[in-house]
Amino acid sequence: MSQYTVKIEDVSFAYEVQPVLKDIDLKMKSGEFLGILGPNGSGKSTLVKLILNLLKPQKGNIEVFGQPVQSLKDRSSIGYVSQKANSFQRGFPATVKEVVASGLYGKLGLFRWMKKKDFEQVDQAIEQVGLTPFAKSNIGSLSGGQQQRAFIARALVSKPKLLIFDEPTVGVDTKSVSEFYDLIKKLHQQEQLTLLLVTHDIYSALSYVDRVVCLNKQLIFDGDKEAFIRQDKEILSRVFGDVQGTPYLHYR
Ligand SMILES: Nc1ncnc2c1ncn2[C@@H]1O[C@H](COP(=O)(O)OP(=O)(O)OP(=O)(O)O)[C@@H](O)[C@H]1O
Repeated sequence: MSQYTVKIEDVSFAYEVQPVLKDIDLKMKSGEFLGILGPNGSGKSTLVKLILNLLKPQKGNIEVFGQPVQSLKDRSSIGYVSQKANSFQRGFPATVKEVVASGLYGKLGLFRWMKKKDFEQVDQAIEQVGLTPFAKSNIGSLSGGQQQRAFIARALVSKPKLLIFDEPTVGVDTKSVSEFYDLIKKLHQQEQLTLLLVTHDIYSALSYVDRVVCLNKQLIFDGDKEAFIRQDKEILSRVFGDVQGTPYLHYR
């Protein structure tokens, strides 16, 4: 068994002609919490899609849990929470429980196929994110932060070993941002999950992550958070261009 949960070697990817990712090497050890930072269009979501095997690189190899990602049999070992996990319209016809259960079957409305063990897993995932009192509530009636928790439960229900978040704090109020990170910290400790978090807002994440990777089509920085903090201004100016006046330094 590989010591790496994710191993990306010499990966390049282009949707059309221009490369979106170039010569990426990135390894994540089991249990690590990695934050990936980069500006709009820097290839962060593309990298996540490559790890999820939703896209195929033109060059290089990707392994997840020691297997080539394209031959990974048990996709349920990767949990994914997308950017839009907190924007359900009021009246969307599904309860929290149904949304979470869809993490087991990939579809809504399959309650009738569920076994006792599946119902228990759904209840447990809802409990883990603190939404038990809202299990039967309509997802659209919840706040953005609560909806996000429901989607974290949906990602957790299949008991993944790797959990990936793509911009989880976009459009979420400040209180919910800190609640989100507290929840993630708890899950990281309790479930020994390997966590990959894509974010614009590295300073909200810094006290939680172990390691920071900065991306702008190529890897600009990869190091532990202490190394990032020691040279953050230089790194950010390399990643974002001139950072004076950007929001990224205001969190300090
Ligand atoms: N399906 C697609 N077809 C063509 N180009 C795409 C496609 N998806 C993304 N791109 C382009 O690839 C580049 C990288 O996009 P990607 O979404 O990976 O960046 P990102 O760092 O996640 O950005 P953001 O922070 O805005 O989500 C961008 O220039 C984007 O316009």
